[in-house]
Amino acid sequence: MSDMYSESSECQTPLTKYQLISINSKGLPDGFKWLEMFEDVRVVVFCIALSDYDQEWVPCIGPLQNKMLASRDLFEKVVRHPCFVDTPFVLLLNKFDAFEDKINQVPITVCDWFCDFSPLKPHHNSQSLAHQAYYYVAVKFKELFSSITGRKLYVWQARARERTSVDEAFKYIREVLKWDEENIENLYGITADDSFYSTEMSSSPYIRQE
Ligand SMILES: Nc1nc2c(ncn2[C@@H]2O[C@H](COP(=O)(O)OP(=O)(O)OP(=O)(O)O)[C@@H](O)[C@H]2O)c(=O)[nH]1
Repeated sequence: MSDMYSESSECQTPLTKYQLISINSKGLPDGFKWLEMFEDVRVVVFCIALSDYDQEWVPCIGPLQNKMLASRDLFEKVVRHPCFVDTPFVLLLNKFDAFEDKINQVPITVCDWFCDFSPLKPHHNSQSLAHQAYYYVAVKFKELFSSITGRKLYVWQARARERTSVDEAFKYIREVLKWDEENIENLYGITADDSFYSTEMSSSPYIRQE
């Protein structure tokens, strides 16, 4: 499936065109050959629902699979595709509102990949549990991306049911495109997103130290 996103007129960049591709497990029969059609894209925006960490789905072949793990595996395949060797990636971690509602009922450690999440106690940290978990998940994806590409993954949080959240996400994507064009390294290292955590797993405050 594909669709177009149109931005409000005051912030529109005339030459920016976004193509939405919705993928499910049945849509990948040819080993991702169709991704070659997108080799000239300037940025890959990969969207994952944060609230999927306790959800399961039935793949074409094989047993039930955790949705977050399925999204991670798909993300990894796209990242490894030769067409995107030099393409910047933005990971949109969506459904933050549903994540906030769920996380106090269902710990994110139910997802195997997140088994070492260790939130700080409220008197040690002013961040909510959902925010700590969001930064933890962002680090997991950043580490994965960096281990494959040696490059930086840009991560943004979204609540796609809110128009302003979608507009902010696209504003961020335009910034990434601008930084990429200007080839300015480490500029994002001083902004709020990164200020809460390091991309080094060993120094992340939300990972249980053995
Ligand atoms: N609470 C919440 N719901 C959302 C958000 N973004 C999308 N949804 C809802 O999630 C449902 C599925 O959205 P789709 O855009 O169809 O996503 P999909 O990948 O095809 O489907 P899912 O795998 O079920 O998420 C719709 O009911 C959306 O309204 C969000 O940020 N928060």
